Amino acid sequence: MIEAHSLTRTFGARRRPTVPLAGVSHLFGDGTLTYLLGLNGTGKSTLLRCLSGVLRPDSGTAQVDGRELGRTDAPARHLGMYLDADAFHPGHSGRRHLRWLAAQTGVPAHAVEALLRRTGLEAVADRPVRGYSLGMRQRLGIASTLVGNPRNVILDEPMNGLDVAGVLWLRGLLRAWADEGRCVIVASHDLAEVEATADTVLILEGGVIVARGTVDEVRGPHANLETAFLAHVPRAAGALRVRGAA
Ligand SMILES: Nc1ncnc2c1ncn2[C@@H]1O[C@H](COP(=O)(O)OP(=O)(O)OP(=O)(O)O)[C@@H](O)[C@H]1O
Repeated sequence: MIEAHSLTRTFGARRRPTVPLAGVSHLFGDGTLTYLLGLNGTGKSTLLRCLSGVLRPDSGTAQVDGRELGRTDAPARHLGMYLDADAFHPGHSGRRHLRWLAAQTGVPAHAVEALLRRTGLEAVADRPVRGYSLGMRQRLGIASTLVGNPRNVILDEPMNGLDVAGVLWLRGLLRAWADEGRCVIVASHDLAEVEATADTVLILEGGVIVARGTVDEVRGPHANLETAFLAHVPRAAGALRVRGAA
């Protein structure tokens, strides 16, 4: 369970700040696959980073399993996160990266072999990450979240770059995590994927959550999640008109 309470975060100059989070509160429940939607630059990554303890909010709190992550004795058992496809040492192999994480977490090195198998990275495990495709890096990032067998998982656009087999695999993995009782939070732009698989959907716009609920609740009277999104985020519909696409 992850709880955001009145999170605010501002970037930039005081006179003209960017305000991605202007008081965001939400309880991300156990056993729930929650997708976070919003236009580019809306604040999805900022929210995920605040929830993960990577970024300090200006005000408000984020608690994982009822406590600030930094105050838990074994953070990796509470939270697995994958926020950046470029967050690997380019000269390290996938196996070395995962073994390093395992050592940090007190997980035996042999567990890494199972993770490499589970994420389809065995064949490239000893190659430097600098030679990995985006999809391979995504798989390595997803493997990284699993090292501590955490109760909560946060992923920022993990489907980008995955091939068809990878998308199907990750879809099954996310579902399995939630069904096992984990709290799973994923930022995405893939509305069709979200519509087909989410338990809960949040739409972030203007620093706040403008829609939340099950797919049915967020879709409301609209034909699909795409038209619902355009209704919840008028700025998106306006941008379409400006570009002559609608
Ligand atoms: N470290 C930073 N310094 C300054 N501005 C930042 C920083 N991180 C994020 N921002 C700004 O905060 C806003 C929200 O960015 P964020 O990355 O959270 O958006 P996002 O919804 O994840 O976008 P995308 O869909 O493009 O990934 C943007 O205007 C971005 O430029």
